Amino acid sequence: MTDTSRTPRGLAGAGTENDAASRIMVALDYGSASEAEALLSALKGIPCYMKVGMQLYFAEGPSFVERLKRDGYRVFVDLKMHDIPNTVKGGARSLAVVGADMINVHAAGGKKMMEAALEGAASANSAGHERPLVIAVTQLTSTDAVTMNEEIGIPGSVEDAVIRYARLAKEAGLDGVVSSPWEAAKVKEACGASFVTVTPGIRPAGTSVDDQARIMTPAQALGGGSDYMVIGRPITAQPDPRAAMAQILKELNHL
Ligand SMILES: O=c1ccn([C@@H]2O[C@H](COP(=O)(O)O)[C@@H](O)[C@H]2O)c(=O)[nH]1
Repeated sequence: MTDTSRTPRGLAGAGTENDAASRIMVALDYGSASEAEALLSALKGIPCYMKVGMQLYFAEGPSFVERLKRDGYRVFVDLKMHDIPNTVKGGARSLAVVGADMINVHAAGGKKMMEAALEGAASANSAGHERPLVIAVTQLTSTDAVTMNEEIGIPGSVEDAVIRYARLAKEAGLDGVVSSPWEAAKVKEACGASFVTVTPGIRPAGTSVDDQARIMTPAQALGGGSDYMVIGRPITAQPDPRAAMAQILKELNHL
């Protein structure tokens, strides 16, 4: 049975500027709290999700997540856990008690590992938090078909591999997946409308592709089934991050 309490929080469509902002997860890929603080000041008042990845978490630890929560942000702690089930369960528990709203694992770790992550995440309740959404990375958005087939050794199309992992994540009871925006609609088709789709690989027209391989513009992604768009450098590496965010919101509000 679908657990409707785990559907994306605050997803009301992109009718207002705040609705659109709530669909954006800003990737705080910085090496120190002070650099991240500068970005937070620039984006002050915009109700987006904040994403803390390996670089910032390894440098600053749980205290930066707690600091974001104190300011009222929803926080995705993107550590992409991939280990034996018992270790992932412990990792998920540690992130859940800090108050993360979303955490993730690699689907390649298998069903038992994903189930263990969910068990660990349930510890949030003992610390007075809601259980974080637990989602699985399918195929990294930096991976193209050649890399997947020839280096990683997975045959077939990237889309098929993503859908196979999405189905496995759903079977394990997870709340959704990370994929590129190209696969988001197919994930919804395969796993249901309430299965959360989080899509990095977002590039506004004319911005640098960097190391991403499977990209779409914010408007294409939102129109194509993405619940949440992860955006880093197209905002954080710009000379005026607030102006870059405003331009993205303007584009989304014309959908
Ligand atoms: O498949 C994935 C999974 C995670 N990411 C993360 O998203 C951001 C993207 O940053 P950009 O600067 O917009 O490229 C980054 O934190 C990645 O670790 C991803 O890109 N792809």
